[in-house]
Amino acid sequence: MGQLFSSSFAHIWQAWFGSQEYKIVMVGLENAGKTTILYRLHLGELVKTVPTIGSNIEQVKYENLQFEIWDLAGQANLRPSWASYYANTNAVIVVADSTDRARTGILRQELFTQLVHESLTKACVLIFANKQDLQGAMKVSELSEALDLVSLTTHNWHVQASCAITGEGLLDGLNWIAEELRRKQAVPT
Ligand SMILES: Nc1nc2c(ncn2[C@@H]2O[C@H](COP(=O)(O)OP(=O)(O)OP(=O)(O)O)[C@@H](O)[C@H]2O)c(=O)[nH]1
Ligand SMILES: [Mg+2]
Repeated sequence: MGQLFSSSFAHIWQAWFGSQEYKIVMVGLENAGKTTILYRLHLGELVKTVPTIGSNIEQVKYENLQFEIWDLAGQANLRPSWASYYANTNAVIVVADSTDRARTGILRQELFTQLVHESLTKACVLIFANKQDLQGAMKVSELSEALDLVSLTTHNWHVQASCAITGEGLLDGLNWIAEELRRKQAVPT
């Protein structure tokens, strides 16, 4: 009875105050804009970044959801460490530099390799087609094709155009993740 009461109370508390936290890992090749996105979302402003070594972690509140976002290092020699961050991940954000056509093959390979990790099997996948402000940036359709996303049938995914410099598209991306979490786990609105 006591346990039933406390679990009901926890549910009501969560419904009212949205205290539950969700873990997001953010990956992608170096220079894609991951750290810029993290601090745009966390601080609401543009920060000057240096290449990440290891990780940055910040809290981001979106509506009644609390996200813990892990921004991982994209350089090739640091990518093998990504898997050590995957435990209990609810959503993956993949950041693509939409001007970097030459390396979409590498990004596709990384994406498909990472998603077979057992800790990511239930995660939804948001892909930011970042740097849309730059001339010649691939649009969502071109990037989706280059990444062969039609073959990605194991996860729910969505591609969102973004510009981390202005913040455009970032909240739309978080909104998609929030909707996915609510749909899957009946998170209260
Ligand atoms: N024009 C433009 N530049 C961007 C955008 N997003 C990030 N940048 C720039 O791209 C460069 C790299 O950004 P970072 O956020 O450090 O990239 P990262 O993905 O964290 O790179 P690693 O830490 O090495 O994995 C910086 O000079 C950013 O200002 C964008 O949407 N448009
Ligand atoms: Mg970084």
